[in-house]
This record gives sequence, structure tokens and C-alpha cells, in this order.
Amino acid sequence: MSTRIFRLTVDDHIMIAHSLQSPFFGPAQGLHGATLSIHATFERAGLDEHGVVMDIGEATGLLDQALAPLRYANLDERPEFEGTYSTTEKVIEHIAETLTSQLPEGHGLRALEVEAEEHPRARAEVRVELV
Ligand SMILES: Nc1nc2c(c(=O)[nH]1)N=C([C@H](O)[C@H](O)COP(=O)(O)OP(=O)(O)OP(=O)(O)O)CN2
Repeated sequence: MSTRIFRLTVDDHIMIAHSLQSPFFGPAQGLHGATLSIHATFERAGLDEHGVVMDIGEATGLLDQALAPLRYANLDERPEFEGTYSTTEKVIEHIAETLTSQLPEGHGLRALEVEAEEHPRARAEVRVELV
């Protein structure tokens, strides 16, 4: 019997400021701003008893909650990124960890993914396997 894998994606964005303080990052060592388009995808094998991966309102709410502390923030001042570089990869890792920790008991999801578009020519993604 075949298994159907369903995915639900919700979108949002954050405006942040940060600096990447290593010569590795060239001019991005200086403080600069970025608008990150964020996409969160929730994945389930089959659908739940309501015929959904999860409620869209719940998904957008979870993403909004995860992004709230980062909106208009200078990431250089945020404890989440202390001692590390607030690269797009680290930002999506943080969002994915926050989303994972916010999922309700018995969510039944198989995985979640977070993608951020840093600019029109670059994006990063992370996938968290939940089972
Ligand atoms: N893997 C990543 N690389 C870089 C990130 C990142 O988040 N992940 N971020 C930056 C900067 O914040 C910015 O987005 C781009 O800065 P820029 O100096 O234009 O960087 P480029 O690598 O595109 O170009 P250079 O040739 O290094 O100037 C940088 N890298």
C-alpha cells in the first residue's frame, strides 16, 4: 500500500539587523539590515481526522510566535545568537527549534522544515525529522 506524504507551508517575513563579525563574511562584517522571507512547512504521513496536515491558523500562529522576538531586532543583541554568527542558516535553525518546541502533544507530524530567502538569489533550508 502506498503512503501519501502531505505538506502544509505557511509564509511570513522578518526585518532584522545584524553584523557577521568575521573576515570570512567580507563587507557583511558591518551592521546591515535584511528582510528574510520565511516559509515553514509541516509534513505528515497521511492526514489527520479532519483531513488536514494541521490547521492553517494554528500553523500561522506558531510561526508568528516563533518570529515575534526577532521582528525588527538587532540580532547582535539577541541572546539566541550570542557566541555564534546570526547567519540565515542559524536563524532558520533557531526558528525550527522554536517551532518544534511549540508543537502540541500528539501532533502526529513527521517533519518540519524552515526556509528563509536572504535575497532573491540565495535561500537556506533546514529539515527537522520529528519521528
Ligand atoms: N552561508 C551564508 N553566507 C552568508 C550569509 C549567510 O547568512 N549565510 N550572509 C551574508 C550577509 O549577511 C549578506 O546576506 C550578504 O553579504 P555579502 O557581503 O553581499 O555576501 P556575499 O557572500 O553575497 O558576497 P561577498 O563576495 O562575500 O561580498 C554573507 N554570506
